[in-house]
Amino acid sequence: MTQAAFPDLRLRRTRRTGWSRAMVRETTLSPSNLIWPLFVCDGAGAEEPISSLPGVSRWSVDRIVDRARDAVAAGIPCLALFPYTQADRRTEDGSEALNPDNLMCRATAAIKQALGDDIGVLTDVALDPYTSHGQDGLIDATGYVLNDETVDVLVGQALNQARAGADIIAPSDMMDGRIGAIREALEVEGFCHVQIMSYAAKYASAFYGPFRDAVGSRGLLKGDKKTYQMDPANAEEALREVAQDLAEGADSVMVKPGLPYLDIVRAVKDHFAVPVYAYQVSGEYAMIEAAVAAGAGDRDALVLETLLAFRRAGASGVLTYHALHAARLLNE
Ligand SMILES: NCC(=O)CCC(=O)O
Ligand SMILES: [Mg+2]
Repeated sequence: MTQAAFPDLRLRRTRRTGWSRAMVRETTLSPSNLIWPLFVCDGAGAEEPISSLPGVSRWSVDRIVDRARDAVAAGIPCLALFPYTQADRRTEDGSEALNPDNLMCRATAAIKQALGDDIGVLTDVALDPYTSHGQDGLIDATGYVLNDETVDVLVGQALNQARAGADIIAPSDMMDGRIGAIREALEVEGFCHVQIMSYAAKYASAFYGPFRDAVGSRGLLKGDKKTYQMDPANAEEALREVAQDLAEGADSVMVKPGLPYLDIVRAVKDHFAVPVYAYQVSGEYAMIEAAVAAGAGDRDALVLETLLAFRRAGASGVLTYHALHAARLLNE
């Protein structure tokens, strides 16, 4: 295509007024594009602020339901739940993940009982919130995370969550073959309507620090997660990860972290044409809040611009700790 040249071509013409900018806008952002991650803790009437995530708290099960009501009122379609497991319930094998009465199951059931299909509940499948060593799976004597043995436990964890009423199972562990194993078990156990959103391209990132505070695994984790999470240097490998999870029965896939990996979001969208989600992770949230605290930027503008960028890159939606704030801004 040939286009006109200056002065016939003046690209500023359509930018001159608000109504005109609205007419040529290519990307939209609405509350329905947001998924709100929430942290659950023990107790009643409890709110525990997380210092490395200013503005984010853990909530006890009774108060999580109020947060879910806030989300519904703001037009957010889905919550993502993560538990803060007390140290005395953490074990080498993470067996609390299989307890039908654990925090995740109680929170899921409470939200579903109160709000039914007014909101979706997405549950995290991985063992890091339950293990005494903070790794996402079972480890051998050298500390190496075992794949197939871990997958067996993840299947039990996913079924445990489905029985509690989870709408979307979201495996974040990066074991090979877990999507197929979970999908098969869900079918066999009568959960054919339960979706799987796979953390398909999850990178071994330095941006997860505050999340580990939030679920209580920061001090426990020795070493890193580089033997199962992806190398930040790799993009082609992300496409292989996504292809595998789609072939095994994932309904949607996720790229994580978010902003530094928008090239991966775009590549996945272009190659597979499936719903792609991005996780604007805890370190990204903390960076925005630190910028605001330092007087280096305006929170509302930073939040909306970053979320719009995910949509421009091809994301169907974004998991973000700013979800409620952003949804309220978008509703104004
Ligand atoms: N499985 C969920 C996460 O690891 C979240 C990471 C973050 O928000 O930093
Ligand atoms: Mg994989």
